[in-house]
Amino acid sequence: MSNLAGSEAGGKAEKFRRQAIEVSAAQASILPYARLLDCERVLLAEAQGRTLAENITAPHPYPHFRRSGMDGFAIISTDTKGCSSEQPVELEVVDEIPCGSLPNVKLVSGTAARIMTGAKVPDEADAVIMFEMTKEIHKKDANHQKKKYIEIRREIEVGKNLTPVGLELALGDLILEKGRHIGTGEISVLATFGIHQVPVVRRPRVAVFSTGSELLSVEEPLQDGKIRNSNTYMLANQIREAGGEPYILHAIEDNLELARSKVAAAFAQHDIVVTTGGASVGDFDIMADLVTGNDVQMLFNKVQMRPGSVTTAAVKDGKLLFALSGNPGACFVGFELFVRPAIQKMLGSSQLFLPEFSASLGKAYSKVNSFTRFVRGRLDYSDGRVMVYPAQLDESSVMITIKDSDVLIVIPPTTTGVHAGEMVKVLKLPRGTT
Ligand SMILES: Nc1nc2c(c(=O)[nH]1)N[C@H]1C(S)=C(S)[C@@H](COP(=O)(O)OP(=O)(O)OC[C@H]3O[C@@H](n4cnc5c(N)ncnc54)[C@H](O)[C@@H]3O)O[C@H]1N2
Ligand code: MOO
Ligand SMILES: [Mg+2]
Repeated sequence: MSNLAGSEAGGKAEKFRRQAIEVSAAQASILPYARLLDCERVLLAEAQGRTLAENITAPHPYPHFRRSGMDGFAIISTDTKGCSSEQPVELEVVDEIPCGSLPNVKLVSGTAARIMTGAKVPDEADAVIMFEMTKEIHKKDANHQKKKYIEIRREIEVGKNLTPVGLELALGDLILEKGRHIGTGEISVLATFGIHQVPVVRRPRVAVFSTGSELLSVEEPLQDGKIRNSNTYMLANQIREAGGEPYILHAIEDNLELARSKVAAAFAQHDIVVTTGGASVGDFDIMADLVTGNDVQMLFNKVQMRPGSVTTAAVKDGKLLFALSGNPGACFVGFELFVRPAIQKMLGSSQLFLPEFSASLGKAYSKVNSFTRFVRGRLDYSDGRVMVYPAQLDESSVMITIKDSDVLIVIPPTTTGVHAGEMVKVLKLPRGTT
């Protein structure tokens, strides 16, 4: 059997004639095929990390009753007008309102209700005075009945320690827009409004497999000339971080027909297929041929970037196929720049791309290149400003520094490199978010 079993007649020459397109053009070419998925309902406790499928409006004002902000006494503020240490005022305590209970007694001038933080304030009261600012007095009235009073020695203004209805939200206010990622604050809002079945977008099912005759499964002992398949697991994690549901398929050897049938089978059950390896121009790099088959429309097979210049994308049966580089660094970057936005778009997310900001370069970066570089970097916040340090090893083939990277530093094509202290654009990596 020929050593070149992976390539097809005429396919190899094609492989060398690649047109490198800009990153933004490559990203734009993908998005039309990333269509919004349908809505499903999940329990609130399982909504973390999902994307909202519907706008959520406030079904009631929040808070929906006037509540006390302190443990103290609900009073009618005019009763304290003109009072001072020399001229204290005494109010009779006529009610006791724990949290969760309603007032029992109608307050009139000269009376007060003992009230706890978070309890409903009687309608007649317009202020709460905290315990510490009062003195409790027990004495008998004219009928020799034991009575409780409080002594107040300063004026209390209207509204003191009282949270009005709707302070945070009015009835019908838009609270959470569809497309929003559900995190801690969103969960709190949903719980507050009793939304226990949360409308979320179905997660895209993303099949992932590696190609490469050198690959061992992670359980296998090492063999000379072979390596363990780390990319599949790295990608599965990236898929999860991006909001997709990864389906790990067995790696295959470098064989075009095998890869074709594997991709076809994967599309029968999944929304996206991601492969890694065989994306370049080597004798056994089969993906270039795979994406030029009859039933596949290639979107691009070279991008003006490093690492990941060989990143390839195609459409089959209306679904996206990403053939990422086998080199771990290029595979990682290829995912973040191209697969992530596709997943995010299918989720209806408002943030398709990695968030961007600027930071000062902590150390000169001297590599020059005609393509934009996406260099792994670590943020440093000491001295009160954000500095970013490029990883010591940032070659496409290097795996080890991925774990230490917070951002990708964007180094535009340059002939001089970038000096320390210059401001650079950085793309924030997810680092374990779900
Ligand atoms: N003559 C040329 N050679 C290369 C070019 C080129 O333009 N002309 N491009 C280089 C660039 S850039 C990259 S990036 C790599 C891309 O390689 P492939 O996508 O074809 O990937 P492989 O050849 O299959 O493997 C490359 C490298 O990665 C290791 N690998 C593969 N799969 C995995 C995996 N699942 N887990 C961990 N590591 C994996 C593999 O063993 C190789 O070491 O091509 C350059 N060459
Ligand atoms: O695709 Mo390669 O990673 O540019 O080095
Ligand atoms: Mg190769």
